[in-house]
Amino acid sequence: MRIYEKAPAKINLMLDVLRKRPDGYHEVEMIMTMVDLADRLEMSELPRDTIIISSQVGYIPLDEKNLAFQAAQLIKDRYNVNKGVYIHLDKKIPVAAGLAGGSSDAAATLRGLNRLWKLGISDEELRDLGAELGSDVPFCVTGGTALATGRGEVLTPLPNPPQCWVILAKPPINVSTAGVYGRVRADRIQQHPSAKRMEEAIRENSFAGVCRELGNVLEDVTLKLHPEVQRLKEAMIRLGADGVLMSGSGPTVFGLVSKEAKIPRIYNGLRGFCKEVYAIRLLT
Ligand SMILES: C[C@@](CO)(OP(=O)(O)O)[C@H](O)COP(=O)(O)OP(=O)(O)OC[C@H]1O[C@@H](n2ccc(N)nc2=O)[C@H](O)[C@@H]1O
Ligand SMILES: Nc1ncnc2c1ncn2[C@@H]1O[C@H](COP(=O)(O)OP(=O)(O)O)[C@@H](O)[C@H]1O
Repeated sequence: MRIYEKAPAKINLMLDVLRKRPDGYHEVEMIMTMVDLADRLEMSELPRDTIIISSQVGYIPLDEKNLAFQAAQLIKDRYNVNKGVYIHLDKKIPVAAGLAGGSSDAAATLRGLNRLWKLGISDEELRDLGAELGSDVPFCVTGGTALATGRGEVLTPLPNPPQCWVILAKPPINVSTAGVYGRVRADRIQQHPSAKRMEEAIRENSFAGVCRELGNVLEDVTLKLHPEVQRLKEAMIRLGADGVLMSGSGPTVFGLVSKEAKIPRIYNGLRGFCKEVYAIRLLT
């Protein structure tokens, strides 16, 4: 049997860091939503009890460092599955970009293997398994739009934001999530974005409100380390995006745009100095 799963990318509409926890993680408040840019996973049974990962790209690990491998191993161990699986990752989401590509692959693997091996695991259990793999994995298990608290694994579903265009631009630099969190001084954050006001804007279906309430305290760290991310933000604003923010720990910058007619100018303008640019829709 062969099954397929889509693993979409996420963006953070707001991200606040409240404090550092004794376990080394940070207590956060984030509102996340999915965008229509996805990896595609193909999973099929193997005659031997082993996990094999392949991908069309050469720049991700294919061994036990791959989050899809870890997800398959976890589900096999926890549910005593003595079967093998071959997982092909058709990567479309830029890697180490702040778009949760690896987390979404892990979540898609959990969903897919639950189906392939007919394990009957509930969504809640899948999210709990996901939390063992990474803070963003539980959100990626169910997707949609959600308020994420705790270290990101405590989820409250929200309605989807008003539909719009999303321009993603990923500069060619590597940002480490742990490195960015490690530089945050929660007690020194000047301006905290408001989860409450972003939630209100979403519930009112107000595109202007969503753009107004965009905010990410991790920008302070990543923009200082990589001034080109700041320049990318400025270019996107200048080219006419309605709201602009860095996603997660970066370095991807996203722009929300309501009018389709604006897209070619923004897309072409950014392509002038950034190779990886995508014009997509929210996944609503
Ligand atoms: C910043 C965010 C925003 O959505 O996404 P990305 O930029 O990675 O996409 C997430 O909080 C990233 O989640 P994820 O990438 O799953 O992180 P994890 O693997 O759990 O943790 C990686 C490292 O980041 C730090 N970390 C992560 C989450 C958190 N709430 N506090 C932390 O301090 C820890 O140092 C941890 O060792
Ligand atoms: N399935 C996967 N897809 C992409 N990257 C992966 C995967 N599994 C492990 N990784 C590793 O995870 C790291 C973070 O990748 P990714 O999840 O794309 O970033 P982010 O958390 O910033 O969105 C990369 O350094 C990559 O080598």
